[in-house]
Amino acid sequence: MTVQPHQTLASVLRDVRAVVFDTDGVITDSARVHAAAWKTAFEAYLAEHPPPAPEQRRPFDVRDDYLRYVDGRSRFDGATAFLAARGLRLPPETVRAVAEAKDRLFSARLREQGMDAYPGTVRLVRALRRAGIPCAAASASRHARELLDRAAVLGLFDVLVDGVEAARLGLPGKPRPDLFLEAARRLDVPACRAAVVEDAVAGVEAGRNGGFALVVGVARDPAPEAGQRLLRHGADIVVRDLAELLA
Ligand SMILES: O=P(O)(O)OC[C@H]1O[C@@H](O)[C@H](O)[C@@H](O)[C@@H]1O
Repeated sequence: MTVQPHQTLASVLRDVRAVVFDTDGVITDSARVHAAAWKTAFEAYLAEHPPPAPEQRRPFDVRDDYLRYVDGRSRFDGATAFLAARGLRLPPETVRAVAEAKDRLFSARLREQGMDAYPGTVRLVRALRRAGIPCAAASASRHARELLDRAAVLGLFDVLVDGVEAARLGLPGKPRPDLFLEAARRLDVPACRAAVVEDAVAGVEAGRNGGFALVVGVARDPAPEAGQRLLRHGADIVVRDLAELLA
């Protein structure tokens, strides 16, 4: 029997006409690079301007603090959310300076280390394309195009809506759904016929808020709580790796 290309997709994707993928942590292995750069930048700020309570000076947790406050949000929004969580309501110039310090670190690490795409994601995107289902990459990051390019997967996506585009169009960040809705619009598929794939809490919330047909959460962290959190915030299903969506 000849296996038809569309048979390689799991049944959960059967009725979907387009898929919008978040970039950091879903397509490219860049979430940990962001998290490490944020850690250095936040901890440098906390060391230079120590707040009074020990709880406020706690080191940045690259898992918990990153997922809760920074992941999926724009550079400025993520910095604001983490600092506010430590009780620090700072002038925008100060938040921006911390965010810029993080960006310098991130850019340097990207140049030094390069970037890889997750093989499971690449397999799924190729299977979707063979089945005639267009794919978009969406990201709050202004570096998304460079990340996809360095990982040699930019050409797999029909559309990219990144942080540069979001700023140009004045799109509000996740958990608002505008970034994903713009990607679906450019693919000419309504949200109710499209899927969103996300690893961030704010991202699955954005997928849910946008009325997407399916929100797939990606929890690479094996701790059950990581997957449960995505389900609580709007994911319909959670996988550890996107190759699980191949039959
Ligand atoms: O600073 P950039 O590259 O524009 O990225 C902004 C944010 O983009 C998101 O995709 C990442 O999850 C965050 O970690 C990051 O801070």
